[in-house]
Amino acid sequence: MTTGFTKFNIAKDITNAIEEMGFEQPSPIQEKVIPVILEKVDVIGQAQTGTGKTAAFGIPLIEKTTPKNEVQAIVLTPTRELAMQVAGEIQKIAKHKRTRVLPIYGGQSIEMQIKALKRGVQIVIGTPGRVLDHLRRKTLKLDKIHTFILDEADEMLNMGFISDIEEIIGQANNDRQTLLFSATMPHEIKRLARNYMKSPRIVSATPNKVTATKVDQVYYQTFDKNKVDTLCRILDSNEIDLGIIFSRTKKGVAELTESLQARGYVTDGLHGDLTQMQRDKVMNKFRMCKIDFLIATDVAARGIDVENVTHVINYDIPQDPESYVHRIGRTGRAGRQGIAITLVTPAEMKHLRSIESEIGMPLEQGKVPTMKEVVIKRSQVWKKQIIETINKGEADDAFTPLINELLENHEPKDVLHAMMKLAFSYDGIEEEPMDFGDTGGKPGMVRFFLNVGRSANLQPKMLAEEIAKSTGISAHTVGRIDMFDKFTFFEIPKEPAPFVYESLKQTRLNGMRIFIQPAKPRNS
Ligand SMILES: Nc1ncnc2c1ncn2[C@@H]1O[C@H](COP(=O)(O)OP(=O)(O)OP(=O)(O)O)[C@@H](O)[C@H]1O
Ligand SMILES: [Mg+2]
Repeated sequence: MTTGFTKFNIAKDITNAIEEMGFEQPSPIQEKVIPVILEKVDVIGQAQTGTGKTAAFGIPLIEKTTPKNEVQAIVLTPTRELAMQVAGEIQKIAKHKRTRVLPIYGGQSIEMQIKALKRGVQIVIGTPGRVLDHLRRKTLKLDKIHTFILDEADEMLNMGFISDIEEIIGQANNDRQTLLFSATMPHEIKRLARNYMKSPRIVSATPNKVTATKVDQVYYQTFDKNKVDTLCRILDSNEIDLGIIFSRTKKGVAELTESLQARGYVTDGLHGDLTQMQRDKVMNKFRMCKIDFLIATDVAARGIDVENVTHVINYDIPQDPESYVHRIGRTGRAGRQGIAITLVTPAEMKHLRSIESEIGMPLEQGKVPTMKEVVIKRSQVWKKQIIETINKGEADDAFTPLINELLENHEPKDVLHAMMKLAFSYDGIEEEPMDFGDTGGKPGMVRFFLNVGRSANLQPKMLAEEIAKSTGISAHTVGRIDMFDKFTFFEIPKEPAPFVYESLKQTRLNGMRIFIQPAKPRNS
């Protein structure tokens, strides 16, 4: 059997293994970079998330590795979970060559690792801290390696591992090949490349877009105080197989995990304050689909590859565009489709716009579903579950007296109605969107008063653009503007009005702190 990989002229043991992994054709980055790596030159490889960069360096790595019993290559990764995963993928490629691959990372018994290293391994995959620890103890030597690989190099720099990495590279022999891979390559990487690589070739398979091609990207406007509720509505109204929810801080992850668990979601949290055993347990549960959602800090943003992640949700907007690109890249991998959702508060709209401009495309705005919409969506799932339960015939005697009593005194339909209301905690009353009362606007519009006007060097068109910029709505959404010397009235449609109000309260216009309030009806 020939696969699309035989053309690389690599050992049959390897092409067989690749075939067993289910790869038929090389991905674009593999196509481009494998021949170059096989030429033994230094390479900076860049391609979108989920496009097979691991095998792109893993395949030539295994091809170059000999049966000699010494450490021949090292791969550094920013997180422990990624070290484990990359080791797993490389092990699969090496299956028929019997290359010994060992992940070494913090939080795991160092004695065990020392024993394994003594027994002899050919490829080490590790996190910088623990690798350095072994080098200092002289339980690991890198003076005979043919390849040095940095996966997610830019992230390791972000995490402040630069001096660790330099110390590790410093202990490697000079006549090695150095490879550097990531979906994002910010400028700082260049310094590292200049100092530690020999005229690296840049091989990029990134089309015009930085973000993964098959990920639909949507954002929802919300307020801080409504965030959990907004999230739950989104979770309930989307068909999510497996999702990752990102929060900014460890504390945020812990709190959100608790509040989602309390609401009945099957979920668990992953962050750096957990013990390694806890981290492994959570990751395993997630990989085996025993939880529906993984709630995580950016520790899960890079490289993690879990099949069937259909949704990534930024509960907290990521701090920078790179983090955004990598987080949402946990879905839409290996040619699959994915959805990325970002929650944005008024104060964060500007930040969202800057992410959009960095990734070179706007995000689509989603409408937070109403409770009624959520109930209608969920009721289909409920119907199925109820019928399944009826069919199983697992009636429990404990309920019988209550059921009899209720049915004797009430209509069955009323009883069911009441139970459904309770089950969904839905009483049919939607919380009203913020109501500004009569503000004297056109029907469907809210009129606002603003304490600046022409004397602040403003013009109506400019104001509309400023409003659009700081709130994220389109400038056309701004309705009638009546501008006077010292103040202005303008109208916004009812729906985005609360959001616009919350946003503008916190901005400045032409350097002036603004004061905004819903207007009074004209004739009062
Ligand atoms: N040629 C191929 N054919 C089919 N599947 C592949 C191929 N190459 C890699 N894969 C699979 O695609 C998935 C993503 O690969 P990988 O994790 O290497 O992506 P990546 O480019 O490193 O992404 P990230 O930037 O997020 O780290 C993995 O499950 C991998 O096994
Ligand atoms: Mg990767």
